[in-house]
Amino acid sequence: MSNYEFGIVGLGVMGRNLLLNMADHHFSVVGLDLDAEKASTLEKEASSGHLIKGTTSPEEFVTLLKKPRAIMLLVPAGKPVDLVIESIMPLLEEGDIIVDGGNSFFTDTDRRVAELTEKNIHYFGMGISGGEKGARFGPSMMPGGHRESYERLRPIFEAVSAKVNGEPCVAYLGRGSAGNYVKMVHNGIEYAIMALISETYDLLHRGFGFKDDKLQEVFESWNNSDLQSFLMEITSEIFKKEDKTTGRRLINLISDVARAKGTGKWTAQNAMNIQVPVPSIDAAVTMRDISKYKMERMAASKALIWKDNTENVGETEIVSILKDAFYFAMLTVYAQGMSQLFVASKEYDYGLNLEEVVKIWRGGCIIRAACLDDFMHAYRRTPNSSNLLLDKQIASIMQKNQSAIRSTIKIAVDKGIPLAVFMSSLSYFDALRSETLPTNLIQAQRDYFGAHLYERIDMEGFFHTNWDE
Ligand SMILES: NC(=O)C1=CN([C@@H]2O[C@H](COP(=O)(O)OP(=O)(O)OC[C@H]3O[C@@H](n4cnc5c(N)ncnc54)[C@H](OP(=O)(O)O)[C@@H]3O)[C@@H](O)[C@H]2O)C=CC1
Ligand SMILES: O=C(CO)[C@H](O)[C@H](O)COP(=O)(O)O
Repeated sequence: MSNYEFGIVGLGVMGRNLLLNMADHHFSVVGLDLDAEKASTLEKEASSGHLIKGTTSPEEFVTLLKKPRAIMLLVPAGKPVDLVIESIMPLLEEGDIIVDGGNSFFTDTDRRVAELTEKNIHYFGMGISGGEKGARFGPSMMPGGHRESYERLRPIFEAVSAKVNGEPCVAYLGRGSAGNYVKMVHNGIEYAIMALISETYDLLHRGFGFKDDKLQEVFESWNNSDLQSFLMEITSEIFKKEDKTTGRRLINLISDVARAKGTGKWTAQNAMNIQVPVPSIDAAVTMRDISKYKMERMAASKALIWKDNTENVGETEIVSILKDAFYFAMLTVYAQGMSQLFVASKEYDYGLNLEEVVKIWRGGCIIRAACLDDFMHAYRRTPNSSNLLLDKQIASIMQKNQSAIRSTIKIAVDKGIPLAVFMSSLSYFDALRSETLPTNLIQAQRDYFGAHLYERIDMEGFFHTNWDE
């Protein structure tokens, strides 16, 4: 039978769950993986009556699919994507569609689009967020590229995506590699918010002696407020979890050396390439990197000493100001990511609709949060906004919470607890609201040592001065 509607290559965390999700929605689906066990368990996992098949044979996989074929790749980004394409290409026919659902680097997608378009294969990138549960029960999906191909597959994606107020968390985002680019920035925001939560944990735990139950309560109560978000919700769950072997809270048994697959670093690197400041994301990547220097940190913790000299700050007071500081910092993180998308859309001609981006992030994805509704309304008020912090309503929240972040940072400095992402967020805010910055001095220095010229505020043109004359 060759009438399966959709095929996925890669039956790992994402591929297996997305296929099961599609089967639940009565699509006939087939999965390909080199691992025979993954291919065979797929059929056992599906509910009875669903048309779902797993195979290790690329030939069988391709033969089973209805023409023109629709194939999604959910294999690790990089070389594996090229290897899969190479292996199935000889079996495909003109008009078939390949969707890369993984976290591919956006320029790789541009290259693959160019190579496959020549062979009349439609290729597009679609970022998917929501992890294992999202893929299984409703992710947020960020497609870009070949519009007609997306439209053909739209009913499947809309059916399996998360829904907010009945609306699917998937929408065509823009040309070329727009889908992968938006997912990359989504992950940069994810890194920074995770870092903000871990810095909060550090200040409360190391700085104020909060134990697991108390931390759990704080995160849970914040999740029941305007700080509601998926990351806050899972953090509160994490503090409850007991280790089965020792009976201790698992969080205290986990190594502090953080791993990363690289999407946060790509976001920061590309932001620098297109000259968009995203200091909170930069700091989040840096703090994961510093966590790797365990030996140096162990040595320095003994050699480089600071004695806590905090004035009396009570538990209720710190939780209250930290909550407002968190809200402030979280908004600057989203604002930075969205301003990167604003510039990237022009730079790469994506034609992004930023209201649509925040709208499909409201459900299913890792960075879903109550504040995305506010952003959606902000873009509705000003569709071409270059920075969310300029929106009147967002600005009023920033205004209300700025003294809290200043106080929080002072306390952390006095305690010697690193709040790199909070600090970067505040510096971003302070730089943004500075009509003049000290960069006139940098211009003078560049001209002094390298005759790089400078511009003046009172005359047109470029100037050079012999500074040591
Ligand atoms: N996990 C997550 O939360 C999320 C992941 N992503 C992205 O989705 C993509 C997939 O991630 P994930 O599912 O977690 O990864 P996994 O490693 O869990 O799964 C990848 C699967 O692809 C298989 N595979 C690799 N090469 C081939 C090949 N040539 N032919 C057939 N199958 C192959 C692997 O098989 P084997 O193990 O036998 O090599 C494995 O089963 C990645 O780009 C990831 O960054 C996106 C959002 C969330
Ligand atoms: O895309 C994701 C979620 O949106 C993945 O979980 C991502 O791979 C996590 O990134 P890292 O391993 O670098 O922390």
